[in-house]
Amino acid sequence: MSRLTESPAWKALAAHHASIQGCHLRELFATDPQRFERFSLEAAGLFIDYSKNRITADTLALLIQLARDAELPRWTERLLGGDMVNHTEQRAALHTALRAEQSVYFGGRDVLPDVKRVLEHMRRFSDAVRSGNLRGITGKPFTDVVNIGIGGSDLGPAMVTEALRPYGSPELKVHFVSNVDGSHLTDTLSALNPETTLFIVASKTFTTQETLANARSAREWLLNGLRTGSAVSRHFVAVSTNAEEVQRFGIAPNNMFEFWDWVGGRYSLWSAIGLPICIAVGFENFAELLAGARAMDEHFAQAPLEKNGPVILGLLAVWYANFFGTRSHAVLPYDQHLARFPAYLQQLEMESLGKSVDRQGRPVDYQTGVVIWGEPGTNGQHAFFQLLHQGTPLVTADFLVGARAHHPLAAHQRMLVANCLAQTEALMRGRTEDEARAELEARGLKGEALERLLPYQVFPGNRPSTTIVYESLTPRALGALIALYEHKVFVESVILNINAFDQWGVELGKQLAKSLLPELEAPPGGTLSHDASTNGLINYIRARSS
Ligand SMILES: O=P(O)(O)OC[C@H]1O[C@H](O)[C@H](O)[C@@H](O)[C@@H]1O
Repeated sequence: MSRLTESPAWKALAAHHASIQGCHLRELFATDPQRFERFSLEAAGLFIDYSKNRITADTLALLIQLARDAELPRWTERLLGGDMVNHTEQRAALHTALRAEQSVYFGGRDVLPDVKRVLEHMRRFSDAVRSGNLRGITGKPFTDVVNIGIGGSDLGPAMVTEALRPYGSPELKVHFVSNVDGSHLTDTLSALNPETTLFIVASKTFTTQETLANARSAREWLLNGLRTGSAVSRHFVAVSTNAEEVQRFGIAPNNMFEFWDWVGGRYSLWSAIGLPICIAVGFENFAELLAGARAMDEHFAQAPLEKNGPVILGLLAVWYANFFGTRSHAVLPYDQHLARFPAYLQQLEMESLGKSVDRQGRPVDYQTGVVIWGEPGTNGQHAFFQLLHQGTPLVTADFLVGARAHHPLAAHQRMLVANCLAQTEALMRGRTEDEARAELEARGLKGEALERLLPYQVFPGNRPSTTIVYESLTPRALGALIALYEHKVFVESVILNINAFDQWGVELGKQLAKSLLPELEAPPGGTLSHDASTNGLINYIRARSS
């Protein structure tokens, strides 16, 4: 048994769970008229209603005790203070310094001047691209920007650029190419003109196979189109921590935007990795995004645990995965502009919490990260909500919705909000047999016909959800929303005693892909070094690939 599962707070939670397991959310609402006020909070301009969760005041008190036992406040100070919280890579995780206004020290050195210097570089560059002052080699202003990157060097900026589309300009389109599948690059470039296209090669390490392959092919496309070697220096910039590799690729140091080892890939959209965001929506809006995240950082650092958004969301995640046995969590933005938010959160949460060894190197005896998935509402309602309402697994869900939209179709926004709230209510209340019977009777059914249909019309309800409301999806609200989830993940990692900032699990597949590539390229007939299945597949594909 681990210290966590042996702890009095954990055991008390297990006993408490047994005592409230049979309790329905309907009853909890019926017996406590203050439930909504008690279990909702405001955090950096976001409103979080977590009253439709299977908790009581006792649950919360026990979960808070768990957080105190794990010394969450001390860990938060360590995180924000630049301590080496990523112990397996000997690194800090200082993404909060990227949006800070006050000095942050790392290794005895204030990192703020470096952060501000790069932000200034981003401001100057993005202003010049947007105004048309910076032009391609033939003198034409840029009309298209292609960000080439993958994982954290793609998902964050791609998600934010889409989320802030109303702040973009139609004259300048920003595209994202991540997949090594050549169709991603080919399809993107097919409509573009090399004279007016700017490439950003974004890679923290600048050694990622997919990104370098795409960058090389993009360079070839540019050179074929413009027929002058010097075009690369006018049409390519890089964002990386690895100046040497950037130069080796042929991008000059003055075309490189720097960031640092203490920024994790999946936490990097606030750094120069955010350059495509600056170009798409302007530096002022990027600064607003940072300000929203900073407000959430302050909330996280200062709000009491009981009223702390990231703490509450993190504790709920631990509660469900460990005591209710949930294995997946749906993120359901009722906001088309947040279509990529679930994909972004998949990396943030699943790379951070997909661990089964604790900080001391021992296997864990509890659940860590769950599967994160989701699609925008209302589309999801017509696809997978059936399982949420009547399926066998218990799936928890976050519903995200804005009070106001950017578009002028106010009636649509009301319909969207009505659907969002109706779903959370339906999940919570369900429909009892009596209610279902009454409804069928009202539809004119009776006797055997009614009885036959009845079991299918019953909804168990008691399915938990949290609703997060923002006034409208401004850069500031979005910054706060992203930082809310960043800190939620950190809270979980502290309770679960795992490192949220490494990702060794990604390595094995990468290594094997490198060793497999020459075998795929070799002529058929040579010996293969893998298991029978992999060898068989290589042979099958090799025989059909040319
Ligand atoms: O930015 P790069 O160094 O190219 O890395 C891109 C991605 O590579 C790996 O797959 C890591 O697991 C991710 O965390 C990272 O975001």
